Amino acid sequence: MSEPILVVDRLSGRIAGQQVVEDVSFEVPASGVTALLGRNGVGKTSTIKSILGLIERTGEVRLAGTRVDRLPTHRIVQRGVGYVPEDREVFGALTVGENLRLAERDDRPRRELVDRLFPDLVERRAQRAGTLSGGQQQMVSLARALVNENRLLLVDEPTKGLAPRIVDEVAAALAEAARTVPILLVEQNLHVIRALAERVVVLSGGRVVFTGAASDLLDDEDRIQRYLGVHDAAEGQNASEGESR
Ligand SMILES: Nc1ncnc2c1ncn2[C@@H]1O[C@H](COP(=O)(O)OP(=O)(O)OP(=O)(O)O)[C@@H](O)[C@H]1O
Repeated sequence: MSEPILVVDRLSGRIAGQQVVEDVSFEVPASGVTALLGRNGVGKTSTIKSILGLIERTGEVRLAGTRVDRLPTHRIVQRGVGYVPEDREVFGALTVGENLRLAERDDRPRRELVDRLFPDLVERRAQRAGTLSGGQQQMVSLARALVNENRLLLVDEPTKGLAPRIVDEVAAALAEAARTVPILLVEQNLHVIRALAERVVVLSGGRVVFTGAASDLLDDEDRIQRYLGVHDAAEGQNASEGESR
């Protein structure tokens, strides 16, 4: 197997003096989707922010074999790490086209790929992003990351709060995107995890409690219940159900 694109080794992260990521170690293979899972509040977003240097962290992070844990965030991003944060931030007063152009990092934007993945956005180029539906805004947010050639994408809960049909559209776009770039995906929807992820990393209380093939988790009701807090692996069920935020 080829070298992992990302190696996280004994990573810890703190927010306002509180340890929210504790001694986390895992690898992200150089292709496909790796899902970062766990109940609400276990530290998934904080793990991604620690990788990016957005919060105070210790431990090692290697991107394609090179340590990046001492680098400031902008240098990690420049090395080809794309981030799609949880709240699908778009510039609401700007058009879809303007949002995309602002995201372009160099003179080789992958506009054809983005147009192919998100045909809906092609028709809406001149529409103000603030007037789009939640699903369309999520697509703008993903498109802003995909327009650049990245080595790794970190995507945080892209289907959260979306209608089932839109969830399927976003999942299909992610599956297509994963053919061009490896993705570390935080996701609560078991249906989406099943459809996309080859590998899973499960956190609990800021620590890794399970890593392995996605099927080793998803075919095991007991593990699903224990790690994600749901009784049934039925399609479309949300892994956060029953948990308080
Ligand atoms: N800005 C912050 N200030 C203080 N505590 C924070 C902050 N952000 C996160 N935390 C705490 O850090 C812990 C981990 O939060 P994090 O958002 O990383 O979890 P998560 O697994 O991504 O959760 P969710 O599924 O709800 O998005 C939680 O206890 C949370 O309350």
